[in-house]
Amino acid sequence: MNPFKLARSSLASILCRSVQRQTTTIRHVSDGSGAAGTDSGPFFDLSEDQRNIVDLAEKFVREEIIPVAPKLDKTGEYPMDIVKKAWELGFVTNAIPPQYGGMGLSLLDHCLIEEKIGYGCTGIGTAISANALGQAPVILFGNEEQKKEYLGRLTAEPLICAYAVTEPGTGSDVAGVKTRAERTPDGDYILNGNKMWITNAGYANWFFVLARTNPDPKAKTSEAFTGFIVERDTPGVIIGRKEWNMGQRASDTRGITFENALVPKKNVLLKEGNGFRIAMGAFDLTRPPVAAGAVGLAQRAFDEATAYSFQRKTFGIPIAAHQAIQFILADMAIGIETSRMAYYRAAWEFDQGRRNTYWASIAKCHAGDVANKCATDAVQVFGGAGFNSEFPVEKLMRDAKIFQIYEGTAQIQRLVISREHFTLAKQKA
Ligand SMILES: CCCCCCCC(=O)SCCNC(=O)CCNC(=O)[C@H](O)C(C)(C)COP(=O)(O)OP(=O)(O)OC[C@H]1O[C@@H](n2cnc3c(N)ncnc32)[C@H](O)[C@@H]1OP(=O)(O)O
Repeated sequence: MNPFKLARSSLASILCRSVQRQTTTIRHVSDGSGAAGTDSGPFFDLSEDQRNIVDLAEKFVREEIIPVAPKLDKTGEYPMDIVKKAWELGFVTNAIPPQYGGMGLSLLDHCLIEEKIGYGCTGIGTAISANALGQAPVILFGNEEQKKEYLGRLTAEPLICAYAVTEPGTGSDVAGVKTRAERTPDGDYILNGNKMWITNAGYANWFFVLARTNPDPKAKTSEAFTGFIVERDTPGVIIGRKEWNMGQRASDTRGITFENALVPKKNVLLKEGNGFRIAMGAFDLTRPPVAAGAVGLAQRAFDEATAYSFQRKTFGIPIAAHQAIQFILADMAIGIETSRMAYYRAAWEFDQGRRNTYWASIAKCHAGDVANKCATDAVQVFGGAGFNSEFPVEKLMRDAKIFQIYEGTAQIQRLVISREHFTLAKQKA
């Protein structure tokens, strides 16, 4: 039997026990089963189920990702076999509710897996995890029929989906999206326009697409756009070439052109005009796992730098004995521990059913910055060897950069945080 099929059933049994426990009692500090306390306030132990999930992810990363990551970084080959194995384990369908065949994990559980995958390789990680971004609009805003069809498809077999919002001239300013959707007399829509930097575009079976449906430039942003599910094989959907990026090269980034692509009205999410809210709302579910992936990369940089500091000698002693190196490592530790706490909080807020926009941006912003600092510092600890591609940290530095760009730049996160802060401050005043 395929060992990953076995593993998947073991993940399912982990979840089964978890669901049983959660239906009988809210996780309490006293029984040692919760990731975050209830009556007694915060605590930071993982439950037994969560430790099992983490062990499973760690094993997968150690056996399947770490050995091939340097090669895929060089070739840019899409890791379809690994994505399929991740799917077998349930790692690609974490967030999909069980009634549509998914794992139905809490967001915190999902993040714990993402951190481990990020430790192995964030390029392969993005190929796996960008699925969660494509799925999020349907999970959060899809109707029953859409969920059954499009989430069900992803759980029935290892198919990929993608989130197509960004355009050649529109990255941070989503309200600037130019792709337009015009309604036909039958109520269906004709899509025209160009998307750019779409992760997994070359392999997706379907896309979440944001398009402008109200041509009036004065229309309110919250009413001017519509979210669609677009099938890959729709005539007029043209997928561009794979882009060769600085890092995360095993992931797949492409442009998409829509030329009179007909989208049936049943594939409108919520209703016409709700697209901006859907596109933004998805990030509440996906920025915490992106933060977790960044923490995984930072932890890897830390571990590589620590190991090297024991081995490498200068002035007759291991460099770990020099305070200059100790302080670099201490700063890395501070960043990693605080960004891990930040994604725990962001995910936990979501799992409590509360709006977590503020926390998700804090986590994503901090973890992205920390990943970059840690990767750069790891190169510094390695010195000349760190600058060389035969050693592991040069790749980490290239892979880290996109964490300050995708799913909202570091500046956009600060914008979101300050806006959320002012909204709350005004409510309190
Ligand atoms: C593993 C990882 C794989 C990752 C793959 C990579 C994929 C990607 O990178 S995806 C693309 C990432 N892009 C981004 O993150 C875009 C960043 N930009 C943004 O988030 C927005 O454009 C942002 C925040 C700047 C919006 O600013 P702005 O244009 O000023 O809009 P804003 O005024 O805030 O909101 C417009 C309306 O939407 C509403 N709105 C905004 N956010 C939300 C929300 N979260 N929920 C509901 N409504 C919302 C507002 O209330 C407002 O309503 P109204 O029009 O009635 O006043």
